Amino acid sequence: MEGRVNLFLGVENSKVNVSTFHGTFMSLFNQLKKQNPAYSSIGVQGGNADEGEFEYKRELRKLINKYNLYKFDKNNEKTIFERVSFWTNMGCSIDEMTDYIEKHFDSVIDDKADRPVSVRFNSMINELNQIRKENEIVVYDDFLINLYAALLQYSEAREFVQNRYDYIFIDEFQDINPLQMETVKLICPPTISSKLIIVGDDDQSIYAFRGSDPNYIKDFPNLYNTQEIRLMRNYRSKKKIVDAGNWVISYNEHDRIQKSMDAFHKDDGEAIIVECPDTKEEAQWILSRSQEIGKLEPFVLEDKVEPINYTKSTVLYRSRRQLQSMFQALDVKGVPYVIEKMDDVMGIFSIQDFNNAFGMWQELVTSEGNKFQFWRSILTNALGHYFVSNRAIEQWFENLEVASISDVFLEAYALVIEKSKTKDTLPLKQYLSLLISLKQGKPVNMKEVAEHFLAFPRVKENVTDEERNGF
Ligand SMILES: Nc1ncnc2c1ncn2[C@@H]1O[C@H](COP(=O)(O)OP(=O)(O)OP(=O)(O)O)[C@@H](O)[C@H]1O
Repeated sequence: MEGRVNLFLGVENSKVNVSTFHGTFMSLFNQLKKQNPAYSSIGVQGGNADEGEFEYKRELRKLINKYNLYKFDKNNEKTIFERVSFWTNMGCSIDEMTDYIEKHFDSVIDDKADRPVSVRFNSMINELNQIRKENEIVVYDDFLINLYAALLQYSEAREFVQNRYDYIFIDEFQDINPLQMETVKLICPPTISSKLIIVGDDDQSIYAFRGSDPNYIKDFPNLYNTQEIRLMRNYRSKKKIVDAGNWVISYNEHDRIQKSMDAFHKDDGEAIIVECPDTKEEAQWILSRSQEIGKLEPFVLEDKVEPINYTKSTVLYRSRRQLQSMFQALDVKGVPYVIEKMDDVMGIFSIQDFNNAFGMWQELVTSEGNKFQFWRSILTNALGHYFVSNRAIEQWFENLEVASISDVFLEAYALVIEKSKTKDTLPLKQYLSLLISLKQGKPVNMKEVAEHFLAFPRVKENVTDEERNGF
C-alpha cells in the first residue's frame, strides 16, 4: 500500500503514514507518552508483542491451573485466550466479561470448585494483568486498548490525535471491530467537519469471528454526515466471473447493502461453481478440468509433442493447507507443475517454525570465524520450543561459564529439565548432534533433523497432523 501511495504521488517517501490499526494506534500512543509521562501508567506497556504473546499464553496456562479453570478453557470451540481477545476487541471491560461468564457459564460448567467460574475468572484475569504489567508482557491487543483508554480518559490526548492528521483513510472498513470503531470515533468525532474517508464492502467481511462487524459500514451514514461514492465497476475479472460472484454474494445472510457489480471486461469466458465434499475431490475435479482444457491444444517443446498442455491452467488457492490434496493428485497422476514461491508451500517449508530454524542452520553452516552467536540463536530457538521463557534463556546465557560447545549443550539439557514441563531432552540432543555433524561438514539426513525439530513440544503443539503428514 505504501508503495502504491508513493507511486501515485510520484515521490519516494511521502508524508502519508500508511499502517495497520495496531501500528497506528501504537505509534499514536507512543507520541502521547512523549508529551506526558502520565500515560505511562495506562494498561500494560513495554516489551515485544511477538514474545509477549508467547509469554502471555504461558502465564495464562499457569493461572488456568491455579484457578482450576481447565474445564472452562476446554468448553466449546474457544479457549480462554481466544475468548478474552475476542471480548477485548468487542470493547468489553473485565467486569463485563465476568458478567457474561456468570450469565452463560456459571451454571453450565460443573468443576466441583467452591467459587463459580466467573469469580475465579475475574481473579485470574486481574492476576494475569498484574503479572503482565510487572513483567512487561505485552500482546497486540494492548496497542488498541492503551490508546483507547488514554483517549477516553484525557481530553488533551483527544485534542492531540484529532489534530494529528489532515485526513484519515480507512480501507477494508467492513473489518473494523467495536474497539477500533470506538477509538476511531475519539480520533475523528462525528462532526460536520470530519475528515474521515472510508472504503469497504460489507459483502467482503471475513473477520466476524474476531469481532469485526460489517454493520458499521452500513450504519456509517447514520453516524457521520457522509458523501457516498459507489464504485460498482469491477476491473479485475471478466464478466462471467463477476456475474458468478454477484450470484454467490447475493446469498450472504447478513443485512447487506443491496448491490451488484458490473464487469468492465465484457469478454465471455467461462465460470463454473462446483461444490466438493472435500479437498481430495476438489483436487480431482481441478485436475480433470485442466486435462480437458489442456487437450484442446497440445504442448510442443523442441519438436516433442505432449498431448495435454498443462501450461494452460493455473490454480489459485486460499490457504496452503488446501494445497496438500492438490499436490498429491498431481504427483499420483505424474502431472508436471510449477509453484510460485516454491519454498513457501512445499511440505515442511510451509511450517513457519521450521522455516525460521532452517534459516539459522544455514547461517551456522555458511558462517566463518566465531560461531557462538549462531549457536546461541539456534539454542534460544530450540529452548523456546521447549517452553523455556526468553527471560530464563537470556539469564542462562549471561551466567554461562563453560569451555566448549558440548558443555553448553549439557547445560542446555539441564536448563530444560529445570525449567520446562517436558523433561524429554532426547529430540534436542539428537537435533544438536546432527547440527554439529552438519557444521563439521559430515553428510546429514536433513529429514532426520526436521523430525527431531518437529518433536520439540511447542512445535508439536503448533503443527497440524496434515502438515506433519504432508512432510
Ligand atoms: N479505473 C481503472 N481502470 C483500469 N483498471 C483498474 C481501474 N481501477 C482499478 N483497476 C484494476 O482493477 C484491479 C482491482 O483494483 P483495486 O485493488 O483498486 O480494487 P479494490 O476495489 O480495492 O479491490 P478490493 O475490493 O479487493 O479491495 C487492479 O488490478 C487495478 O489495477
